[in-house]
Amino acid sequence: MWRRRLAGLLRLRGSSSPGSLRPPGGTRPILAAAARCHHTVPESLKCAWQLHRDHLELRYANTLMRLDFVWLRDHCRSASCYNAKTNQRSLDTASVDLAIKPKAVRVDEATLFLTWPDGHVTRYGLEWLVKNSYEGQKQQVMHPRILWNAEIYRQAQVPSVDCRSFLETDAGLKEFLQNFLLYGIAFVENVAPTKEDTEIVAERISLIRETIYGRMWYFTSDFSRGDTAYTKLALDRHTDTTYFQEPCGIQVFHCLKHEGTGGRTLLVDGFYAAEQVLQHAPDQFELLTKVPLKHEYVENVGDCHNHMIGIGPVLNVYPWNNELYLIRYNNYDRAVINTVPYDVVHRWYAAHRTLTAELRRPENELWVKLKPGKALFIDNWRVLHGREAFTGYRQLCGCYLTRDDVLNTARLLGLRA
Ligand SMILES: C[N+](C)(C)CCCC[C@H](N)C(=O)O
Ligand SMILES: O=C(O)CCC(=O)C(=O)O
Ligand SMILES: [Fe+2]
Repeated sequence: MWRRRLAGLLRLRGSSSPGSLRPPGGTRPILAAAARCHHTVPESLKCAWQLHRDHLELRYANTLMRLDFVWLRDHCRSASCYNAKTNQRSLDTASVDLAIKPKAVRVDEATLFLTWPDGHVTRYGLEWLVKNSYEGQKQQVMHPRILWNAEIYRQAQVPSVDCRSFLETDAGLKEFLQNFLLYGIAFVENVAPTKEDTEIVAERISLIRETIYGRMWYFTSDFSRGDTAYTKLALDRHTDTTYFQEPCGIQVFHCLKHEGTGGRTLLVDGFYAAEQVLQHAPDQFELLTKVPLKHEYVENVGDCHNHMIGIGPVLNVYPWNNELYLIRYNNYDRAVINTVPYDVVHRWYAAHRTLTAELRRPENELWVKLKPGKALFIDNWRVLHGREAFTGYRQLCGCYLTRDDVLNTARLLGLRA
């Protein structure tokens, strides 16, 4: 296979234009190491390259990369093109000739050297290219996660983090964030049951996202707002603020008081359910990623007048690796569907039904009773929440957090987020 590849490369190279495009050393550089029988470089760390009419083909560390010439010029890390102090590009990309082509190419064990027509030299570490090329990215997940049903989550015995260690130590914070990133939910224990203490806990990992519900919200079943959340009724699984163009990233819940029965919280890993759809009905999964929908919040109660509209598909994936990053699922707040024709609508309803069936499997439901002192953080882009109907007086406080800032905190602690 490798040999055939080599033959192919040589043939291609033979037909590429002469002279300056040929790297110094004549016919040698295609597969410097492999051409010899004995070598010390492991097979996977040999580098082979070929200059094509419109791109550079490079094989290194089991990755075959196709690199566009403008891309190669644009990402130059030389001092005149890139400011390493600010990690910002200084090169004006618009000044690069779209037909640019390197006039010389050379590779040593660890580095690719490109000389451009104006004499400028660009160097790339081969490892850097593997990590940063499209082909390298494609092999990686952006966000490592453990998808769960109730059994998997219980078996994992994910510990709650104690409030003091969470607030006062990096280790406590890191442990909490690691759990949160992997499972999409995490608990902090022994929080004083007040709104103020909940706010301090929330601010440890992010910025509070102020919304139409306020900064820190605090609610009982008084219907002070025009939404079912402010009643004693059961709420089926859903994600919140689907009617924002960017739904809130994280939801914090802290139950400050409950004198009565019921009111347990339901948690369902939306990505686990979506993954089942992908496995068993890939066409339906795809439809759920493609059909744009509106969600809407219309409120006219007391002094509260709001009209929010958010647009996007139920399942949102990165197009280059099909990895899920956001589920919008709220059957209460889903608006009139007027973004697709009737036949697509019908197939969409079928796909939505398949997803709903997965989300409703009893084995996927994690039920918890929130108690004063135990703050729950939910990844609102992944994990759905719901609530059992309740009786008596119940007070819940919490807030939404900006997602970017949670991930920022996690990355600063060395986590992959
Ligand atoms: C009470 N709290 C502010 C947390 C939520 C209110 C939002 C409820 C809305 N139906 C939604 O799902 O977005
Ligand atoms: O009352 C609850 O436990 C949660 C209600 C809810 O879904 C929400 O506030 O977003
Ligand atoms: Fe909710």
